[in-house]
Amino acid sequence: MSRIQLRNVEKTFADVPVLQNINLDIDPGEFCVFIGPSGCGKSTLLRMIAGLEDATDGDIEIDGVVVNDLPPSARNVAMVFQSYALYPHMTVYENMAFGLQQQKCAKPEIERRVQDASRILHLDGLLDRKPKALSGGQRQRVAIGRAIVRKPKVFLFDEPLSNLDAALRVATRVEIARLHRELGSASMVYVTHDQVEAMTLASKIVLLRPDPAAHGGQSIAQAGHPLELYHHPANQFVAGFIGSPSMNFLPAIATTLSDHTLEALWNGSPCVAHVEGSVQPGEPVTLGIRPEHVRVGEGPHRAQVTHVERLGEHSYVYLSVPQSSQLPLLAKVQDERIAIGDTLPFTLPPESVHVFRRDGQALRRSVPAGGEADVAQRSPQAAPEVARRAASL
Ligand SMILES: Nc1ncnc2c1ncn2[C@@H]1O[C@H](COP(=O)(O)OP(=O)(O)OP(=O)(O)O)[C@@H](O)[C@H]1O
Repeated sequence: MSRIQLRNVEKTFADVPVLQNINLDIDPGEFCVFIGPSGCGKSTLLRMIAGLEDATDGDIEIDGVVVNDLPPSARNVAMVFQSYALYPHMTVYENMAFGLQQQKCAKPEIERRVQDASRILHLDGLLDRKPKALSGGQRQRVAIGRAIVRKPKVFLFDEPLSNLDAALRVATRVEIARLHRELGSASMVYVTHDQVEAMTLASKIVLLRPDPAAHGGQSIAQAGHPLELYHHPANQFVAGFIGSPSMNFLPAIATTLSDHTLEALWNGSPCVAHVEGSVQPGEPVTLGIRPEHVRVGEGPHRAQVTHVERLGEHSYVYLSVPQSSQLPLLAKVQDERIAIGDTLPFTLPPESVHVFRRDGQALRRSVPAGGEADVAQRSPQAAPEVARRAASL
């Protein structure tokens, strides 16, 4: 079991700040996923934990030991790359055994560990094949196998599924979740672009974003359980990033805030949200509502349908509000009869409305017990060069 702690970690490349003020605890056995917009430093952060990049400042600790100056091979971590990084001239068995041979592990022990890993990853029948005779998913399982045999304290995954097609991604995602359960004690840190991967695999999501206070670098927008970020985004950036399609944002003016209830005027119509905090009457705020929470078919607001996307199981309807220059409101509906040109009533349920102040910070939602915002609280808790480096991990 390993605890990873990042203390005031910073990274600059040739004087260009990439990451700043990174403070993070990854608990033993945790599945921690880094997400964020392209170029925000997810891979750089992972590579610093691996020891493949130096931190410009701050401390990286594994189990209480500062590892900044330790080489990758001394950190007891194993990394799985997007590119698989397998040796093409070696068999599956040899690829998995290579790192252990380098460590001068005894032959029977190597045999036992490779057999164990291949059983876990369903690679038993493929041990004599070369990588070119494997599918993308099988190659990635070999790359994971090479990590498992080393029995590391920490697994680091850098977008391991992004070279796979959609069906294989889903299957391999389920395999990785199973692996995490089976390996129980190992901590996993995982970089992805894919929100579904992040939401389904993570016990903790770390969302990175450009930070105006960090002079061009990125910092952590929010770290927490996936459902905490979904139900209680700390700010408008997190609210807009987590959830697909994105949350609708509606400019409004606060009128009153008392007894955990904010009233605001949006487009001249009163709206209510259950939130706590301080907002002055007359203050501009942004209301947020997810497409899946807009209730179409009843309510005080009316809008015209300008576009419909039918996905079979549900549809997305674009609602244009009269006399409003705002973007259409997106609503997720089950009703297949809704058509372009229809005028529909709709409600923004107070327990589902988020409120953001002008600086983007969210007011804490105060949903009655059993409301949807309470769910989070109830939840527990290659190139040969790359191959060479991967083998040393
Ligand atoms: N070796 C390097 N030298 C200079 N700049 C670098 C180097 N490696 C990364 N960068 C820059 O650091 C920033 C963060 O890169 P990084 O690959 O960590 O982002 P990312 O969030 O993983 O991106 P993506 O989602 O597109 O894979 C980018 O602007 C990138 O161009």
